[in-house]
Amino acid sequence: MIEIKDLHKSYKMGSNSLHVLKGINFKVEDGELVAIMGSSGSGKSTLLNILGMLDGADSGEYTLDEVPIKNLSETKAAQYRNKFLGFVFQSFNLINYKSALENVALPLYYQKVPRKERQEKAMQYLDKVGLKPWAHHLPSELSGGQKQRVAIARAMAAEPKVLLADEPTGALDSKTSYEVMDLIQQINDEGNTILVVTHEEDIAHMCKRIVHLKDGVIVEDKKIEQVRAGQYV
Ligand SMILES: Nc1ncnc2c1ncn2[C@@H]1O[C@H](COP(=O)(O)OP(=O)(O)OP(=O)(O)O)[C@@H](O)[C@H]1O
Repeated sequence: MIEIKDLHKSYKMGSNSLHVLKGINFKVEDGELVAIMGSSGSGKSTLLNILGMLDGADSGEYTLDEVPIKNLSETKAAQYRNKFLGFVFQSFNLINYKSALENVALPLYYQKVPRKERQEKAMQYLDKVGLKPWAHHLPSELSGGQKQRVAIARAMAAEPKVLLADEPTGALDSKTSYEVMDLIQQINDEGNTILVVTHEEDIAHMCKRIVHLKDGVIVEDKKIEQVRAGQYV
């Protein structure tokens, strides 16, 4: 599904350059639930933004569903991103003056799904995240956990092949964080491929694989069983 080879990324700041990703290699198969961990500044969001085609790498290869990304024109890349990738952010990124239902229906509007169908589909996805009774409420009337559920329903309504979540629990208390991760696990159990950026160990432990970034390189990449076994040796 995802393959990256020798990925490099630097940010230019005046005459200086900050080398953030220093040769990243990894593969994600269909149906995986992967945590990308690392301390602040290790390059997690930079990597996720490149995987999400929101930013480009300086060098290296990125292949998504067997298509090499760097060969795509800008228009094709945008179409490809909308078709294959769903995003969830720490700050929810909901539209404040639109109801929960309208927020979830928005990607379907961009996909030119007819109005009635998109309302029905949005309602189905809200129901799936347990928020049908809140469909006509504004984001300001929802709790943080509920907002993140709406954001997840919105991302899933477009039926992406891969869901990319950047610190999805970063703005939530522990109990709500676990509930949101339960939902992410449930979506993964249905066959969706999900990558979660987090700096929280307990959140990473709710994924099936943990990739550890440090100073722009992968220092550890283990299945959760290996991580757990390692804790007891
Ligand atoms: N657009 C940018 N321009 C310049 N420097 C940037 C830019 N984006 C990120 N950086 C720098 O690149 C480094 C890696 O940032 P990144 O956001 O990828 O790290 P992170 O691991 O996600 O950190 P955090 O957990 O704090 O979000 C940091 O030193 C950051 O200041």
